[in-house]
Amino acid sequence: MAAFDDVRFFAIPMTTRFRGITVREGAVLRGPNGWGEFCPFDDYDDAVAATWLATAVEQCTQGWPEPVRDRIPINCTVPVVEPARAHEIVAKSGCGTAKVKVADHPESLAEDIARLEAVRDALGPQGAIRVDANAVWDVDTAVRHIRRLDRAAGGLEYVEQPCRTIEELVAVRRRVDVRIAADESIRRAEDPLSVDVTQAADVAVIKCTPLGGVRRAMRVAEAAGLPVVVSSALETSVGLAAQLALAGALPELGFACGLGTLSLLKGDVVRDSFRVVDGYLPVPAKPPTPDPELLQRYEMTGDRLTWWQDRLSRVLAL
Ligand SMILES: O=C(O)CCC(=O)C1=CC=C[C@@H](O)[C@@H]1C(=O)O
Ligand SMILES: [Mg+2]
Repeated sequence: MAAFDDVRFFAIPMTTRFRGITVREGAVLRGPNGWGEFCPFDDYDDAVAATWLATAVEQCTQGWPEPVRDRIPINCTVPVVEPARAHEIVAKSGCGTAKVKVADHPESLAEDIARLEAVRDALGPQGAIRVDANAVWDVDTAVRHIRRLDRAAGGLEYVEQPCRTIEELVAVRRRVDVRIAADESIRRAEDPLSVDVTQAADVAVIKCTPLGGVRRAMRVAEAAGLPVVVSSALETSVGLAAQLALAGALPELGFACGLGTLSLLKGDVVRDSFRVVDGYLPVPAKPPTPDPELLQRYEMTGDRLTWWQDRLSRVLAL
């Protein structure tokens, strides 16, 4: 890996299954500006992974734009878990906003309702609750479920990506009172800089890790023309630093951001992790440095290591 001063691959077990994975894998790369993170999910091809690498390269060679705020309000993230566990996650988080995963399987409505009732109970009447369906509903199912979930939650702040296509989001948005947020519609668009989500959504979910860096993510946010929520891609603290830099540099930030996801990992590669305190995370001035002992503890081995080394070599060669 001649392009970097150092490359270390990690495999960190997760506390809960999330996005279908139980171990978070990736690499941290050292350059002249410090460390960056390369952690595209397994199902992404090399062309998609190349944008993830661009984020790491920006971070470890160039650094980020100047921030305009020094701390970021954070939502706690509630995976698909039992109501009692959801209650515990929210109560312990210290966050005033909760993002709840729903629609995990076709018959999920009753479970989703119970999870949201528990979250509202833990959060109190003032807190904001948003849900993420990860694009699985058709329009009619979305409309029906959103109305039920809105009631169960005692009001939803927004619904993230209820359906897959922009056209479906437009149709759902016309039929419900709850705000719609676009996530996959932007990040997985052929060209995130030119996709028009203004009729499809009220909020843009922006993640710099899959979008090619903080600068490019700021351009995507501007092009979206909507209020922005910065959300994680399940990075270690090294990669989360870039997401916090993005949230710190955006001209406007009206919503809590989904960057409290270290709670989903059983460990980290740095000692001083980005753990949420009183509902906030700080905006870092520079990337954190991995701890040698933690890099060793979570070091990737065997076939997975070969797979990741090959992947990084291929993506670097693109
Ligand atoms: O926004 C959050 O609170 C947590 C981040 C989060 O939900 C996600 C992280 C990584 C992969 C995605 O499937 C998922 C999302 O859809 O937003
Ligand atoms: Mg999402």
